[in-house]
Amino acid sequence: MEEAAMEGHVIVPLEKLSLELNNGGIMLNHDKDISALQEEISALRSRQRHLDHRRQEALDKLIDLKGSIRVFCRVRPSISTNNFMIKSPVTVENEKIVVRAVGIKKEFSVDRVFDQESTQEDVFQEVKPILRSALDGHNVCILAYGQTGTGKTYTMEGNNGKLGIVPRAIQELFSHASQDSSFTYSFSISMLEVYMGTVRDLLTPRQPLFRSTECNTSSIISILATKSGAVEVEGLTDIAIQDLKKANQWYCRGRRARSTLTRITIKRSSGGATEECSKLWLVDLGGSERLLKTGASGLTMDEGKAINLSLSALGDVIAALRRKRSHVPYRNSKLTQILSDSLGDGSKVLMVVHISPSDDDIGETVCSLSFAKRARSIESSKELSEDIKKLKQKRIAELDKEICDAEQELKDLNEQIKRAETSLEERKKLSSSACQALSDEKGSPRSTLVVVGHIDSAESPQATEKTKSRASHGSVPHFMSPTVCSRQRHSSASHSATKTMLTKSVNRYPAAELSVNHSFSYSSCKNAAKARSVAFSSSMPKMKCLPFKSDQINMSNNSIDSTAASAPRRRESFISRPAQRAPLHQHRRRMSSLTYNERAQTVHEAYS
Ligand SMILES: Nc1ncnc2c1ncn2[C@@H]1O[C@H](COP(=O)(O)OP(=O)(O)OP(=O)(O)O)[C@@H](O)[C@H]1O
Repeated sequence: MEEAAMEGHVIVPLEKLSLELNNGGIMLNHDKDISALQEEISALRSRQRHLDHRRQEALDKLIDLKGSIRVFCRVRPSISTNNFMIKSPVTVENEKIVVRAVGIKKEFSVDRVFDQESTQEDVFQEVKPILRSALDGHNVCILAYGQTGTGKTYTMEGNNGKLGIVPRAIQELFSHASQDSSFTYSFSISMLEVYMGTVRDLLTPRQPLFRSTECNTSSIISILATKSGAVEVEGLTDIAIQDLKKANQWYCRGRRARSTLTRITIKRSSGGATEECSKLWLVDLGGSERLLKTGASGLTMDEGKAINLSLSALGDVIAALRRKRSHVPYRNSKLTQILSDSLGDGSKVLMVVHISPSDDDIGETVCSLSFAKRARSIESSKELSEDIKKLKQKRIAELDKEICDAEQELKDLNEQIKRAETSLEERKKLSSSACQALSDEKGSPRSTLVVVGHIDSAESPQATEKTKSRASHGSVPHFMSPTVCSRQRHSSASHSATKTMLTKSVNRYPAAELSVNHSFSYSSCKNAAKARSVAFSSSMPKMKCLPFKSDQINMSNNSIDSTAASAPRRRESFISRPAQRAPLHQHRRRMSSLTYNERAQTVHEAYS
């Protein structure tokens, strides 16, 4: 090998590549690996689709069992410093809210209660499954309801680094999209406010901050219902959000209004399948307090009336949906019109009713809890027996586990797919860089790729005799002697320069590997392959080369006999005489047009 290197050749030991006869040529094993990897990826993807379908079914069952309209209640911590010793009239007992006033005790049931100690994370954990539903293609609506100052904005937006539902939801969407390799997701954001019966676009450029009846005409938009029942808010700015940072920037920009409706449109597609589109509405409703109590007048009074009107329309719609009424009064307010395709059939609704623990707010607290009771009146009026409740809980736990297991398995599958895809990419790059290098070689008269096979002495008697005698005489065969050309070049080039050049040459074949104990001999001189050398060409769709030796070709399975690798071998370098060399293209054409037997015979003759 050293000798060959001194001669201007680089012998690259290529240990792992196996060659196979294929369509009259030899296929590098990379091609074989590529198709095996592609098959593996497609099998993993199919398993992923199947599993994701099962997970979705389990999630739908779970949400149906829990109720597609769910009502939670969150109690704000006491913020008064004076009455910390005074017992709050609001307590949480057995997942029920109990309100006590002089001589009165009222109990309210909801789907989940968050007491004063509950954290933003506790709330978000309950919200997560419904977000998954939005990613699966369902329209989802999460609403924060309650008296002013009870924590609606805190729950939805958060403050002081304690992120609320909206920023966490956005984060969750992007995180899921980056992990789920079976679908491609895209998100866009719109934000609006329903103010005094008109819809205002909160993301219009240079939208002024106003709270008067004057309205920027560009922000007055209309609501249209499409034939399919989908709702379009005509002219509403919809911004594509590519990443979490951009999403948060737009959200921060739009959340200037007191009651904000944030819409995130989710589009997902897989392969050639049609794109699915769903909406996630995150709504911070206006304060629900009674106007008489606030003593409002003038514009504030009008604003309050408008808010109350839309909240009562929302209550009517939710109650009608809960009772499965044939008529749902969506048209009674702009708010319910906008949300109509995200409150009804196939949608998931979550309402978080906020209450104050303060004695002063007891009247408003009872009103808010009555609203919650009305929204879930079907279930609260139909008390389930203990046995049924237990069965329901058991089924919910089973479905939870099923979803959890499927998600874990999907995560593992995703990892496997990513690994396989990385390998595939590497193999493809390898193949194309080898092809490119070979193509360069073909185009350059000064550099010809010569692949030298190891001649197995046991398999080639003639060759054995020749090599034995050469070895015993310590001389090289005539065709291995340097030509005049190469001698001139070598005398003029320094050894270090040659080394640099060779290093570069090797780098151009970063992972070229040959098995069956073959090696590449890369020659930079004009001399090229002799007939018995194996020439590669990248101009063919698959890398093809001529066979090595007739007796190395296993005629029964059309592959090079790789068992020869275990036999003792010697390595030879060849520099062919230009006069004896057939041009590569002629050589290839002639050989590839022969049958295997003829090819084998030709090679055999070349050696003899
Ligand atoms: N669960 C909570 N934990 C800690 N602080 C809270 C919580 N809920 C509300 N607060 C605090 O109470 C105050 C009022 O909350 P917030 O502004 O969210 O009420 P709101 O219902 O949105 O009022 P408005 O109707 O005026 O928008 C804020 O200072 C907020 O940080």
